[in-house]
Amino acid sequence: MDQNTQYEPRAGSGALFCLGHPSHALRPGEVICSVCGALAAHTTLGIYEVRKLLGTGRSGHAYQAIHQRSGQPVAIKLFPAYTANPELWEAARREVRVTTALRHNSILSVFSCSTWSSEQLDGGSGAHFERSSSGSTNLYLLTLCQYIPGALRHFVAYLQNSENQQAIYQQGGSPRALVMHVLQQIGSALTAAHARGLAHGALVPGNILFSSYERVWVADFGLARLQPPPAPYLAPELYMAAQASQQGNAQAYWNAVSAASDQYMFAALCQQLLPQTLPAQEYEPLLPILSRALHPKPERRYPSLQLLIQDMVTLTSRPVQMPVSQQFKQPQIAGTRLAATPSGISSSSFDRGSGRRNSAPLTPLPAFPSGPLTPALPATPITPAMPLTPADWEKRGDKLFTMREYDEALKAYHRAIEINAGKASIWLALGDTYFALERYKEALMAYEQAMHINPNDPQIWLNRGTVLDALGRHQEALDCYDRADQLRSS
Ligand SMILES: Nc1ncnc2c1ncn2[C@@H]1O[C@H](COP(=O)(O)OP(=O)(O)OP(=O)(O)O)[C@@H](O)[C@H]1O
Repeated sequence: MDQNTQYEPRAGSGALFCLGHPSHALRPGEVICSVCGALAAHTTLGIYEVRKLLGTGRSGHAYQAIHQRSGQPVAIKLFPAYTANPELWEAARREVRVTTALRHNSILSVFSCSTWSSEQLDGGSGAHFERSSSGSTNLYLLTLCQYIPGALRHFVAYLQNSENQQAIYQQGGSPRALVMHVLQQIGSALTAAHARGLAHGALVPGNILFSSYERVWVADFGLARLQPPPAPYLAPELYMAAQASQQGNAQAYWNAVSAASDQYMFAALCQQLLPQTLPAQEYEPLLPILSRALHPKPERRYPSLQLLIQDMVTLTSRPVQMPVSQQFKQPQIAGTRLAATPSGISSSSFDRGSGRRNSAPLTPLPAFPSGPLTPALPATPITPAMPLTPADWEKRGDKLFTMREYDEALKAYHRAIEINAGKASIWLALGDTYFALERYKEALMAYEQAMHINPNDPQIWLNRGTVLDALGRHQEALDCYDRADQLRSS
């Protein structure tokens, strides 16, 4: 049984439970637990139903939720108001948009980033959620992104297993090549962001996610810098800003992070990862490279992360001669059971010492594939064998949207509209997809079409407001939010 199910209320039991660990009963009507701050099980946010707590980070909780129509899982994060100020949240939203627009293979983009208040829960229909009236004490920054099942600890556990190591060799690879492949993806994501003048700000293990052992994602661009990370990831030049942030000046840390501090955090991550996954003969030659990147003075580090990675790649491409008997002495980690399957491995140093609570049980990764590279998500065929109804096309579009296949989602929604142009929800979904693609003018047209069909849906007004904001038409956006508020209260 999934460990987490014991914390969920039984369907139809009528009792309200929070998703915190250990779970406990909530008072009637309570959406956010007043004791531990976790959401109530089965809370619905827009079209998503919250299913379980994934973990608790530096500034909030992460949950798995299900898109109610397509059944696709997504990850939802809630940052409570005390974690940042509204100006920083606005800056985070802008940065989320810029990193999403990079469309980098290893940057986990955020579908939606908005403010939300638990007082205004009434289940809207779209993907942008509700804005709360300013000054609410129950205000949260809510983000929604693709659910990625694997964590860094799963990757470590996988490589620590001797049967898996043998399988990798049999497939013509090597654990060293796999580790470097993963590090290169992380480095490439950071380099792409740095080229746009954006720093990540907290490259901690919780922000490294895996959709297969070869496919890695860096999460929380634009959000990670809202709070400083713990040691050993915090670069020395950030100490004072981190202190200021802890005393309530979150802006200080936001402003202080840089490409050089990301380089430090990346090297700190390598320093943790390499000894756990490779034998000493393979990782020790990399230590001088890492010490340069970990230099207390940023100007003494590599000029860029790209150069650091290049040096690592050059060094690791040299063959290392080892007798077979010496290969992969597994580090002994107290309490760790090395199992044949990754889901059986329960801890590594990535679970400890970071000052964070990772309370959710491990999520098993899909079986290691037999081929070389596994795509993040299977492509969904867009042309079905049987003619589809508009509802089928809409559902297909929803599924593709959740999988970030926005171009394919557009095609599906357009097919739905060709058959039935009179349904507001399809136009709304089309607008959301154009919005995700940053095609704001087309998004606006789609929302206006939806509004023409159903002028009294507050969600449509909210989403129209969001796109007007993105187009710089802020006054019109405010009018839309006001109208949405009026419709809600009427
Ligand atoms: N998109 C996601 N898909 C699946 N699991 C996720 C996703 N995002 C986060 N998680 C899981 O939820 C946990 C908590 O995430 P959260 O972002 O709140 O904190 P963190 O990344 O661990 O730490 P930090 O607050 O320092 O970023 C993560 O450790 C990770 O295991």
